[in-house]
Amino acid sequence: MAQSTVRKTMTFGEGGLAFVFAVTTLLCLIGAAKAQDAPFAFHAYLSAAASVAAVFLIFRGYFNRPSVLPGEATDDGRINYNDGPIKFATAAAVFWGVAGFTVGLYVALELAYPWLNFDLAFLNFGRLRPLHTSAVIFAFGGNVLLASSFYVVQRTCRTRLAGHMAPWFVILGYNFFIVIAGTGYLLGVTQGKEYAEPEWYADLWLTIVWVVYLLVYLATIIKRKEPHIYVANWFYLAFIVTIAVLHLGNNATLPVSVFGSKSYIVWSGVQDAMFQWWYGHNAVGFFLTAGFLGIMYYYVPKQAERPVYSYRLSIVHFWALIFLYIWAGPHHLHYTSLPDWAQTLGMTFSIMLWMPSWGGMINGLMTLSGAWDKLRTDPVLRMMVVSVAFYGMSTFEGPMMSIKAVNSLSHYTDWTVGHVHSGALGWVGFVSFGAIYCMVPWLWHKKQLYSLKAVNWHFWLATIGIVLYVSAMWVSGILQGLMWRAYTSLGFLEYSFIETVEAMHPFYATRALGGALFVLGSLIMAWNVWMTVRSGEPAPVARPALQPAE
Ligand code: HEM
Ligand code: HEM
Ligand SMILES: [Cu+2]
Repeated sequence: MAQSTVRKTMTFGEGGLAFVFAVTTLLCLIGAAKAQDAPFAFHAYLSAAASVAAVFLIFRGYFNRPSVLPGEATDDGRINYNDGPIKFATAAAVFWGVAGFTVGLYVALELAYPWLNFDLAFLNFGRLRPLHTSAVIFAFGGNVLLASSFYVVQRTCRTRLAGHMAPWFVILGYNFFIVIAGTGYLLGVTQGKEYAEPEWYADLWLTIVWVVYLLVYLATIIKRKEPHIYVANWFYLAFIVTIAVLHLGNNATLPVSVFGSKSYIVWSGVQDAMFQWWYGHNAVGFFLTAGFLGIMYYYVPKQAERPVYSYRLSIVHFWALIFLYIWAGPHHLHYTSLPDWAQTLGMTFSIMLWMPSWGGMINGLMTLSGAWDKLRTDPVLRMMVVSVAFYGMSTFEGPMMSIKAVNSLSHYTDWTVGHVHSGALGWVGFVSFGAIYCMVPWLWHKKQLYSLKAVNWHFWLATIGIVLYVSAMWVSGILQGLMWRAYTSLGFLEYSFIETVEAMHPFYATRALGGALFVLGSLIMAWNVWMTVRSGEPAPVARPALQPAE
């Protein structure tokens, strides 16, 4: 039957998902009624409210959309990229970034001035610290990765993101996970595993979201119009797949009650420790490294308008990196009850890891060959290049710290914290800022950022902040390590523990100052992004395509 106009009907996905969320609302209300503890009840109510909101959003989306779902091409024949979810994740990244850095500053101040916990449970260092680490890694870093991966996969595959509602489900579902995790920490809900603190119900929800993320990503790659799968997608895929495996392995818990927040891990003793650091180390390798290398491989060549320095190197260091990272976890467990051979294995693989890491750094830096002059004029590019330099530095420091003799000094000290933040602030932070500064004008169709001068300010404030932070921790860490192992001539420990804590004070104050500069820089970024979206000059329609690899 030929029809000139298509009747508007709900898709199976829209109807089905609305139904699922309606049922979820009911289940959450039952959960709230039968809750064994107050935080569980709170999270159940929150989930019920979110489910109602989801049903509402699905219906609103249905009523507002045209009867035909958005297709592969726009009316004027260009690719109809799906940028809505990306815009949301980009804005969320800026928001969570500022929030997470501010909490970091607060915990830094608490270490220098302990009275700042005001004797309030939710302001306690023990609760705010995981709030900080999760906010910066998973909320800030995670949203940058979601936004950039969805941006990059569409552009490099020359096709629209797969799925009608699935990309929105991934972005909103992920951010809801963050809210559950963060509020849980403040209320004292934690399974006590570093970087995997959220309890079993948050973990289950994240699993569903993550599987959908993988499916959207794969389906987009499968329907690509470009024969070649650009290297950035390989890194993003390694990130998505490995995080899924890590998450399942390290969160194999049994809840005490399905109506309570507490659970216990099925692993025990040193096996649990090994699982934890297999997870923890590879969270660094695949969340904080592989995903952000995906960013580097798209945004650096794009902003420098140069092809990747060596495409062959990118493939070689990709496979070497993912193969070596997986084995290096035991360097977090030196001199523990973990068998000695496993510790040595972890150390050996960590040292080998230096090479593929520097392969990535060389490829990132050398992509600028022939365009070095742009560093003078383009502060966004400068930010990304400095991030790659920090990546090189922390991946030299890491292998060095994994050597058992070095680790016997550095372990448990602030040296580790310094290493973490040269990677986290310098590499993850700066490459993320670079990606955000690139993407905001592209997504909102603006000619350029509102203020390059502000980017310059952000760059310098944050750089000075990092230098203060990291150098304070180096001095403090080595001092701490040496004080702990100093003996008197009679064989007694030279210093009591409290004396070592007192010695840290000036360095903790310096670190907090560095952190404050970093926060200030991120506020400037938030303002600049806001002004760009609100008032920037619109861009001309066409943009130059990415140059093919050599
Ligand atoms: C204003 C910026 C920041 C400040 C002031 C700050 C401060 C801190 C402080 C005080 C700690 C606790 C250290 C301890 O327990 O002794 C910490 C831990 C940590 N932070 Fe940050 N941070 C900042 C930004 C970031 C960013 C951007 C990331 C990641 C992308 C990050 C990742 C971490 C991690 C992974 C830890 C745990 C370190 C460990 O266990 O060794 N931080 N931070
Ligand atoms: C070749 C690369 C790397 C190697 C071999 C390496 C090695 C190490 C070693 C040996 C430790 C100290 C373990 C301990 O004594 O407890 C450590 C801690 C850490 N590193 Fe790295 N690192 C590398 C790169 C990075 C990068 C690029 C980042 C961040 C983006 C990073 C983030 C961390 C974190 C968060 C910790 C602290 C874990 C904790 O105790 O909470 N690492 N790393
Ligand atoms: Cu590690």
